[in-house]
Amino acid sequence: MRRFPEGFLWGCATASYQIEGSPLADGASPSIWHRFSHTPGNVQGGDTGDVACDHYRRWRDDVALMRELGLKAYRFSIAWPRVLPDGTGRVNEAGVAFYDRLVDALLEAGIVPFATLYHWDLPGALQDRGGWANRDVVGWFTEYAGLMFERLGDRVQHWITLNEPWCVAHLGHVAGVHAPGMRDLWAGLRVAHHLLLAHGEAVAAFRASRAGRGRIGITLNLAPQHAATSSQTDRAATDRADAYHNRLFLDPLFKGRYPAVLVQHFGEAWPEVTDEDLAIIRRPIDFLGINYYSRSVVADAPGEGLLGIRHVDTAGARTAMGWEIYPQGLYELLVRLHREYGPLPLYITENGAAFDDRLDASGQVDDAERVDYLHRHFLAARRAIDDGVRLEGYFVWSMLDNFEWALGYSKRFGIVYVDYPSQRRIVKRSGRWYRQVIEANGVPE
Ligand SMILES: OC[C@H]1NNC[C@@H](O)[C@@H]1O
Ligand SMILES: [Ca+2]
Repeated sequence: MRRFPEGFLWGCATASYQIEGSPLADGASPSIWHRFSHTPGNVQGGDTGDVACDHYRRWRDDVALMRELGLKAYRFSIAWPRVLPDGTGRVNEAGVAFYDRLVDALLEAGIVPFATLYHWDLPGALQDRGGWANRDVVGWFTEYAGLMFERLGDRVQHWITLNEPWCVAHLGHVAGVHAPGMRDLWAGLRVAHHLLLAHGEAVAAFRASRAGRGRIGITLNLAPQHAATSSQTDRAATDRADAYHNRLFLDPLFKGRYPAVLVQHFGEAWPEVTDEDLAIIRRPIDFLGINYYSRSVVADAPGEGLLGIRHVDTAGARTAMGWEIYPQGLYELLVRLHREYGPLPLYITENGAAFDDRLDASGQVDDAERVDYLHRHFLAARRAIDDGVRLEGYFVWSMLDNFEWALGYSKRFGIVYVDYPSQRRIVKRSGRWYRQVIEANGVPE
C-alpha cells in the first residue's frame, strides 16, 4: 500500500456551466457559453448547458453524494453571470445565495471547498464590450473577484483565479472551437496577456480582502511535449510547443517574462507588454493547480499550423478523447514544476479520463479502465512526492458525467454516471474504488 501524506486532500472537480443547468434562473444572464452552445454548429449534437446535471437544483443531493464518496475536498466554479449579470455593478443576490448555500453545505459535510472564479462562462454583456480581448477586462474581473472574496471569503480558504487560461486564449480566440468562437491570433495573444493581468490584480485584491488569510492560486492545463526524434528540427519544434502550451503562462507567473521563442515566433502579432504588467502578473501565489491528462509527441512540420509542428501518434492506449494514457507524464511534469518553477505547494486540480461507459444489465457501470487510469496516475503522483514535490491534493475530473464543451454529453468523465433523461446518479466502480482510496489515504502498489 502506497500511503499519501497525512491530510492529503482527495477530491473531485466540476465547473459551473458543465453541471449546473438553469443558466438563466433567478436573475442570471447569458454567458458566452450559453450563446455559443445555442449557436447551431458549435456543439456536437446541438447539446447545450440548459439542463446539464441539473446541479443548480440538485446541489443538496450532490453534496450528500460527495459525503458518501468520502471526499475531503470539492473544486467547483462560480458562474460570473449569476452573481453579476451585467458583468460589473449590480449584484444578483439570488445568484450569490446559490454559492453561499453550497459552501455552507460543503462545510457541514466536512468537505473543503476550492472555488474557481473563472471556468470559461464570461457574462455575454462583457463579451459585447470586447471580452477578454479588451484590457478593461482586468478591472471587470478584479471587481468580480473582490465581490466573491467579500461574500464567501469567510468560509472559502482556497481560491483559483482562472481555469486553464490556455484554453480560453487558444481554443476560444485562435482556434475558435470554444466560446466566444474567435479566430484571431492577435486577439488570442492579447487575451493570454489580459488573463494573466486579471489574475495578478485579483491576487492583490485577495491579499487586501477578508479572505486574505486563505490561499490563492491559478490552474493551468499542462502537458509534457516530447520530441519525436532527437533531430535538431524536432527538438526546436518541441521547444516551440512547450513554450506555447506550458511556458506561455508558467514563465510570466513564476519568472516575470514571456518565453523569448514565442515573442520571436509570433513577431508582429505579439502584444504590447510593459515591465509594470510583468510585475502585476508575477505577484506571488500560494499554490499552483495543475490539470494533467496526457502528453504530446512533437515533430517539425515547416509551415504547418500556428507553430510549424505536427503531433505524432504513439502506440499507447488512448481514452475516449483520443488522449494517450501516459501516467509517467504526470510524474515528469510535477518534478519539472517543482525544480524549475517552485518549490511551492501543488494541487492536481484535474486528472481523469473519458471512456465509453455503459450501464450493464444490473444497472451498474463497471469502468475498470478508469480505475486503472486513476490508479496508475495516483502512483505517478506518489512517486513525485517521494522526490520532494509538495503535492497537497488531487481532484479527480470529474465527480459527475457532464457537458464536455464542444463535444457535448458524448464524453463521460465522471466517477458517477449521470442518466440524463432521469437525472439519476449511479456511482461507477471507479467511484466506489476512489472512496476506498480516500479511506485508506493510499493505493495498492
Ligand atoms: O476535457 C476534460 C476537462 N479538461 N479541463 C477543463 C474541463 O472543463 C474539461 O471538462
Ligand atoms: Ca450563509
